Amino acid sequence: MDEPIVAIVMAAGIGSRFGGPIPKQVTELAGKAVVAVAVESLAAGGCSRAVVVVKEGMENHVRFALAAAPIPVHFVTGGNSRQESVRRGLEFVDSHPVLSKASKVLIHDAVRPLVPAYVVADVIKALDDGATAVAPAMPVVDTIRQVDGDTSTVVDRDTLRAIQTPQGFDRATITQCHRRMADDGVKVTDDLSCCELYDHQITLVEGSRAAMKITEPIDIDIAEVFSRAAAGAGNHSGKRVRLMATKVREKGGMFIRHVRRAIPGK
Ligand SMILES: Nc1ccn([C@@H]2O[C@H](COP(=O)(O)OP(=O)(O)OP(=O)(O)O)[C@@H](O)[C@H]2O)c(=O)n1
Ligand SMILES: C[C@](O)(CO)[C@H](O)COP(=O)(O)O
Repeated sequence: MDEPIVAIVMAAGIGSRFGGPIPKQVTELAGKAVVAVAVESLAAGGCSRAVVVVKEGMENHVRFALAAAPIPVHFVTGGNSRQESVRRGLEFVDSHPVLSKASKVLIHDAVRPLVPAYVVADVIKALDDGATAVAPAMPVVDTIRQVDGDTSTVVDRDTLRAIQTPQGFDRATITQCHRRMADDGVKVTDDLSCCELYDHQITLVEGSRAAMKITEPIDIDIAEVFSRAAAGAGNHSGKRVRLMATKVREKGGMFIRHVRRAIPGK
């Protein structure tokens, strides 16, 4: 039997920046719970098992939301930080008779539900090609300044990337690094940094704006727009949505040129 490709789906947060009565990971998006959309996206990109790390007391809610998941789902109770939740997910995989056969593991924020399948597949392919630690990355489109008290300095944004998930790893490596971080009392905000901390090489692949993180209330409305755009393109890896956007831009450019030609003196 082929080894499983395991996705650890981080869904144990409290969503303090999102607020509201319903935790953002089970808020409705395109008629489903956010976490259910995330698991579907991971499955579409090649993951064959999911380990969903849930907030204590929320397992039944999340289990119900994932009743129709396209791949087998396991549940683990998370911790007080994303890092602790990830470590618990990794330890669950490491002790599981089937999941522990996986050499690769992806770690994904449940609140990045619309990550295109091609991004997930690119992370997996980078691992197949020998990478140890992989993350999707996006160019920065705003001017960025580094703040120091009352002063600030502009930073060359061409050297910056916004890092997304799913992040992919050699499973033994990331498990060992998380154990070391827990022993060393070190804190990081993502898992790529965890591997980098212990001198493992990291690899970046192209991300997608559709892989945005639902953090504040407005983000669920933005995610709905991405969801409608993807649905409009039919079944796809997500590349077609990007291609369509390019063609629309090109056509739009041609359209504007036609209009200009039609206006005398333009
Ligand atoms: N103890 C935690 C904290 C966060 N997460 C998960 O990590 C992902 C990214 O974290 P974030 O967007 O910060 O979610 P929250 O921590 O819930 O949000 P906030 O910081 O606004 O409270 C989310 O899917 C969240 O559910 C987790 O599994 N366990
Ligand atoms: C893991 C992550 O999504 C990569 O960009 C990000 O670090 C999560 O940060 P959060 O504050 O836990 O949402």
